[in-house]
Order: sequence, then structure tokens, then C-alpha cells
Amino acid sequence: MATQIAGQYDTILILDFGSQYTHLIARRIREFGVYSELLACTTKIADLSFKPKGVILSGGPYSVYEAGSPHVDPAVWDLKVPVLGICYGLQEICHTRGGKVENCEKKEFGKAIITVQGESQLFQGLAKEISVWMSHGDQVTKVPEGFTTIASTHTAPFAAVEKAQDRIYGIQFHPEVTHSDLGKELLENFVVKICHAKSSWTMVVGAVSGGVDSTIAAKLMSMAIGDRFHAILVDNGVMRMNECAQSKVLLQEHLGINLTLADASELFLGRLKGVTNPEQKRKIIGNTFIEVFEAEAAKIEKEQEESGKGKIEFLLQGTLYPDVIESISFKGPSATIKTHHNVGGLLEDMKLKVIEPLRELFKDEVRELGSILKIDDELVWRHPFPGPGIAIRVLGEVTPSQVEIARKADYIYIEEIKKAGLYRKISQAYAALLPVKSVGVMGDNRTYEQVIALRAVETTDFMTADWFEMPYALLKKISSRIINEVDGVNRVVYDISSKPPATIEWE
Ligand SMILES: Nc1ncnc2c1ncn2[C@@H]1O[C@H](COP(=O)(O)OP(=O)(O)OP(=O)(O)O)[C@@H](O)[C@H]1O
Ligand SMILES: O=c1[nH]c(=O)c2[nH+]cn([C@@H]3O[C@H](COP(=O)(O)O)[C@@H](O)[C@H]3O)c2[nH]1
Ligand SMILES: NC(=O)CC[C@H](N)C(=O)O
Ligand SMILES: [Mg+2]
Repeated sequence: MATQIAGQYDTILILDFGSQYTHLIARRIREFGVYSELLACTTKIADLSFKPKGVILSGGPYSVYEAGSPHVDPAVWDLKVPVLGICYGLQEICHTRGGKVENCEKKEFGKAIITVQGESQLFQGLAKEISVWMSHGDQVTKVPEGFTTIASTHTAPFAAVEKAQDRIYGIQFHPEVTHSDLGKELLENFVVKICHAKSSWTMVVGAVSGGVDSTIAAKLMSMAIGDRFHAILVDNGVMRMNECAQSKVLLQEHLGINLTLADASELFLGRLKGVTNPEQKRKIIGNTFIEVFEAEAAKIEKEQEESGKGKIEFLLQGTLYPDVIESISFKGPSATIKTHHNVGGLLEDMKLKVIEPLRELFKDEVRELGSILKIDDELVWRHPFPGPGIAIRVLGEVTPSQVEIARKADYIYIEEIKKAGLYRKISQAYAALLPVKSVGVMGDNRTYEQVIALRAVETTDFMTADWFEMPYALLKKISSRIINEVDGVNRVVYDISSKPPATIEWE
């Protein structure tokens, strides 16, 4: 059965006569971006759900002249599309069209040198002498009428033949194996120049935050499609200390993911000016995020299209199973998933198809997957970080200086938790900056400064949570470091509210 994809893109039909290498033909064709469909040699052309742009007949262990050997459906010739026979395929073409194939004395296994004759399109731009890989005991001894020889070896006079006007080609060697020099180029000549099959390459983009889910999803995608996946990290100005720079190094250098870092911090912070309502902050960040992401994706598409990588057709998302459950239980079917997440709005706007490789997994399973993929423990065990970032941890107006205070306090807090060996025991911890000032005394002087609230919770699903019993000695150390090292703070408090009734984030 052909897949549904075959009808959507230009497709090369590969009919498999049982060669050891047939799948390599498909592999090579994919390398230059054309879709191919591999079906059994017994396939009836009338049963095809698509019209191929060209047909390749593979090699096979049989001898065409033997009783019971497989033969191509003669309807293949009525398609009037180019046909390339490889080894058994060549022999089949010659045998069924009035030529002759016989067992030969001088068998060819392994390396052979072909000498190219004439100006066949099949060999266009290739060398005149090519080292190729052979594996046959039969050979063509007479070509059918209208066919001409386009390459031969010492022992095989008909190493390659063609009937150019009907676009039928046959070769005795195996261009699909890497031991054949210029094999890929020959197949490309057939598929692109002779069949005019267009590339089916499309691109996938993904918003990657440097968080656990999106990073692991991105790693999987880049393992699957390499540089046709492009990750975009948006610097929204409310990320944690050094987060963007570190995520860039991790994603690009360590994980080898194609990444664009879009610095839009000024845009975000500009729009957040004067805003104190938590929901409004989220909306502004969500909308700005979509705007920046789309603009970046459009830029990437333009650049990539020029280099032949095709249009962006898919959007990668790090959706986990709990996200699906949550959305089903209160929003209906999965199509509306994540409208409460900051990439949700992209779906309708960009008309991209969504790929969600982690959709069936829980967080702990995603972490296990991350370990299997050898992603740094540091990242795999990272606490979740909300899309709106520090903006919902700076209560009241979000200004660059307020973000800076929250950022520094948070950094110290997390650093001390890690030093104490408690980071993995805690599900999520962060420092929030409160918009109230309190009186203090520092170096005999009166101070009137802000308050940092430390939050740490234990939870598995983040739906309910209990506050973490932080050791007093550690709290003491953290409090003293924050007050001494972070300008603008003279008081630290510890949040002892569970969820419910409080939420994990303060806004
Ligand atoms: N600054 C950002 N740049 C690009 N994409 C982002 C950014 N912030 C959030 N996203 C996108 O929003 C999604 C939802 O964020 P969420 O915090 O739930 O997941 P995460 O960051 O991948 O993982 P974690 O739960 O570990 O934080 C992310 O998977 C990512 O696709
Ligand atoms: O990607 C996100 N975008 C958001 O807008 C958002 N709001 C909260 N969170 C995270 O969700 C978990 C539960 O948080 P709450 O108890 O505060 O609702 C906690 O892990 C929060 O950090 C968010 N994540
Ligand atoms: N590799 C092949 O396709 C071999 C074809 C045929 N059985 C031969 O030996 O010549
Ligand atoms: Mg996150």
C-alpha cells in the first residue's frame, strides 16, 4: 500500500525485485529531497493511488529468463514516465522488450570501471570513466530495438543502455551503494533532470525556550531532519540570569541544533511599561511573542527557500501529556490545547501543522528521555520556567531595573539551593520581587527598600503543590547573601502557602 504522502508530492516509484540494496535507492533519493515510495515488484499499476513522476526497477536475486521470476506490470510503459532499471531492472527491461539476457561466463562482483559513451542525460556532468559496484551473474547480450549503449565495462558491453525518446534507462551497476562513485549524482540526474521531480522538502520551526520540554523536543527533531529544523529562542527581556546566552551555547554547540536567538528584550520591556495587571502582562508577552516568532520564522523561510530547503510547513511543540489532559478536561478536544500557553496563538495564525513528539509523556518520562539522549543533567533536571518569565515574578510594574533585582536574587537563591544539594528535591523554586517597601537599617543608616519573597514547592504535576521545608540554616545564608549582594532589597521572606489556595507563581 502506498502512503498518503505519495499523492501530495512528486513521487518516484521504486519497484522492489528483492535486491539487498533497494532501500538504499530510497535513501539516496531522499538525500536530495525528493519523495519516493518503495513497493513490491508485483504491484499493479492500476492499483496505484498516485501517478509517479518516474519509476525505478530495482535489482533482485532472480534471473529474468527463469520460469517463475518476477516481472513488472506491463502497464508501467503506459504511464509514459521515465523508467530506470538497475541490474535485474535493466535485465527486465531488455528481456521484456525484445532484447536478450543470458547467464554469462565472466561474472562481475564488486568494483568495475565503466566507460561512458555518447551524451546521455543520465551521465550528464559526470566523468567519462567511473568506478562502480557490480553484483551480477547474468548479463544483457542483446539490447531491444531502439536502445543504444551509453556505458560498458571490459566484460559487460551493455553496462548502461537507454532509449532516450521514451526516457527508458537501464544500468547494470548499483548507483545506490556508496562504493559506486557518482552514484548519487546519477540518480539525481534521473530523478531531477529526467523525471523533473520536485523537492518535497519542507522545514520545521520550533520555539525553544531552553526549558526541558522544548529542548528535548528540539533535539529529537534535529536528530530526525537535521538542519531542516530551525529553532527560535526569543529573548523577551524577562529570562533568568545569563539564560539566553547559556541556552544558545547548549542548543547550538552542545546539541547541534540550528538556532536563531531573537533579541526582542527592548520591544517586550517597552510594551510592559506602566502595566501592573498580571493578566495584561501575560497577554502583552504572549502577543509580542507571537509577533516576534512569526517575523523570525518568515526571515528564516526566505533564507532557506533560496537555498532550496523549502517552505516551513510544521511547528514543533513540546506539549506534554498533562497539557493535553488539562485542555481536554476544560476546553474540549485537543485542537485547542495550550491556548493558555504562549505559543498557542501561533497555530491558527501561522496555519502550520503541529508536531508534538512528547505528547504522550509525563515530565519524569521526558526527563528520562533527555538522559537517554545524553542531554546534560543540568538541563534535564531544570525547574520549569513560565513563558512570561520574570515579568510575573516582579509584582507591579516591570521595569529593567526591577527585573535586574529579581534576576540577581533568583540567581543567588538557586545557586545556594544547588550547593546544598537540594535542587532536585525541590520541584520549582524562584525569587519574586514585591512592590512594597519596608524600613530597614544598614550600616547605621535607615533604608527603605523592597522585599524579596522566596518560593519553593514540591509537586509532581504542578496542579497541587506543598511548600518545601527549607532548612533554616540555608534560609539564613540565602537571606543574608541577597540582602548584602542585591541593591534595592533590605528584607527577605519565605512563602509558606500551599497550592491551593495559592498558586505556584505569584501572578
Ligand atoms: N523565550 C522563549 N523563546 C522561545 N520559545 C519559548 C520561550 N518561552 C516559552 N517558549 C515556548 O513556550 C513553550 C511553553 O513553555 P514551557 O515553560 O511550558 O515549556 P519549556 O520551557 O519547554 O519547558 P519547562 O517546563 O522546563 O520550562 C515552550 O515549550 C516553548 O516552545
Ligand atoms: O509556560 C508557562 N506559561 C505560563 O503562562 C505559566 N504560568 C504558570 N506557569 C507554570 O505552570 C506551573 C503552575 O503554575 P501556577 O500554580 O502558578 O498556575 C508552574 O510551574 C508555573 O511556573 C506557566 N508556564
Ligand atoms: N543484483 C542483481 O540485480 C542481480 C540480477 C541477476 N540475478 C544477476 O545475477 O545478474
Ligand atoms: Mg519554560
